[in-house]
Amino acid sequence: MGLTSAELIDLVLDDGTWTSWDMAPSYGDISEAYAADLAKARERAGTDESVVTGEARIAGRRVAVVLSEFRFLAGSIGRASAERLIAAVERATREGLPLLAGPASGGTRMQEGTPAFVQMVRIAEAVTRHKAAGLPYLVYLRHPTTGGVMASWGSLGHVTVAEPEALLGFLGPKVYEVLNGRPFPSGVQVAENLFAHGLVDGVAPPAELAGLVDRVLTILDLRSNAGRAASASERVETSGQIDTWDAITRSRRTDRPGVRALLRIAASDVVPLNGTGQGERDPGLIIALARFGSAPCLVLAQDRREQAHQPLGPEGLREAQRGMKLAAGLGLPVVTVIDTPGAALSPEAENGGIAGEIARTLGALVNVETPTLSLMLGEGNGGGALAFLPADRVVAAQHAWLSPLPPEGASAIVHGDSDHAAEMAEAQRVLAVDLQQIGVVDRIVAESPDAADEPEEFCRRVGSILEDELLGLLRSGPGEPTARAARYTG
Ligand SMILES: CC(C)(COP(=O)(O)OP(=O)(O)OC[C@H]1O[C@@H](n2cnc3c(N)ncnc32)[C@H](O)[C@@H]1OP(=O)(O)O)[C@@H](O)C(=O)NCCC(=O)NCCSC(=O)CC(=O)O
Repeated sequence: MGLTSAELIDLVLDDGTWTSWDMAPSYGDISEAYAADLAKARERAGTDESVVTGEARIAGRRVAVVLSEFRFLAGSIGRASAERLIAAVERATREGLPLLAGPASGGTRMQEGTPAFVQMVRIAEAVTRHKAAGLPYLVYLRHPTTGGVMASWGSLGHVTVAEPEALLGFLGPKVYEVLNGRPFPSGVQVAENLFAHGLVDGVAPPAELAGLVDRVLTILDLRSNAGRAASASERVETSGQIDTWDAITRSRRTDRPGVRALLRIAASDVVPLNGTGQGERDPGLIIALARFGSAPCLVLAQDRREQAHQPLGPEGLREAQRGMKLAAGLGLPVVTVIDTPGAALSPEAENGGIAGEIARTLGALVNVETPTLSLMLGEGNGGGALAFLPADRVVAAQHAWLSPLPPEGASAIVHGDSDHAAEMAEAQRVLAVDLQQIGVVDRIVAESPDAADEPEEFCRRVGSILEDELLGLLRSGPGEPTARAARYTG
């Protein structure tokens, strides 16, 4: 069994800051047997119900907290604990507090049955309303979390992290075995498997929670930084005339810095997220909360390194759509990073709806109600690249480019061979500087002479421009979808 609610409070929250919000539970007319169960549970758990709520500080910051106490009837939710939970969520919303949840539960309380079961509706509604107010809801799934708790407040987090090796699932394995006459397959309802399926953002022991919550909330606090002066960005002029094929060749260098290098070198902090939250993840897509200096954002980036093994698939595009919803919900600017040899061309990708996901991602990005910035970092082939482009501000590396398909493919269409790729690319005006001339790109980041030859300096230059642009975007707020689209006129 994992930590008790009291142990978790001691471990995670600032010393001496815990204040309970709990009122004595009331049960109305209940059976003697249930009353005896409750008395035994109180004695065993040392709490008066299966849910403990209150407020505290984490790294000095005021937060609301709702926790299960598994030792109290397996953390099961009856009407009194549901009432307590809902009251705490509503108070957190009213007081504008970030809400941290730490469930561990066997789900609906069997002693109460359906009247308790239907409380899931009110719980889900209260949590959804908290989130709709733009207030963070961060979930730590503790061992074990099952049933109607997993299917309500356990699965609604903006960010969700799980306890290592925790049993996490819908129907409890004991129940499954009795109902089906065979055990549930092992290795499925376990934290690490949920991570592998993009259902949780991370797996971390309780000792790391305070630091993690502080980092997430620090990024979110910076949303109000719009008034700050932007940092001075380094001025390096782009070097003269740029040859199209030379730029394309440079953009394909295997040692060219991609988003990983950018985040490592230029970001002040990065909190990686994971997956769609709906059973998929794509290693070619990096989704993370980050800050560049004093500018916060949610990064949705095509990772050139992973795409070398596995092209960006429909999963990655769905992950990007989750990221945009998350960013809009939290009022965080989105930074997309375009760096792709092209989206997956395979039977699996077709069956997964790759073309439809490109359309939906494109539509989501142009419509998302939060400031957006796209960064063309290297190659930009086809619809998979375009889906990450339409933003309030578009920044491009000097040798970045965007093309309807690989220049070799364009040559194949027109000439029946790939020999005319260079000439096709030039004629198709794929370069960042060409796109700047027609108003598709706003700002070029110089490479001197090539990002791969000066990765540290280049990444710092990009980072400082991102900070500058993001602070500007926080001041101006999100653009209108029509304005975002209008720059492609003509
Ligand atoms: C959560 C568990 C994996 C934990 O397993 P463990 O081996 O650690 O513990 P355990 O099974 O001995 O449980 C500890 C004690 O809590 C009791 N207990 C467990 N779940 C309970 C529940 N939901 N209501 C009331 N009591 C419950 C057990 O009977 C046991 O009592 P004692 O100590 O007296 O022996 C398991 O208890 C389990 O599978 N529970 C059922 C999960 C589930 O399928 N819930 C769906 C409910 S319907 C629902 O929630 C709605 C929905 O699904 O949408």
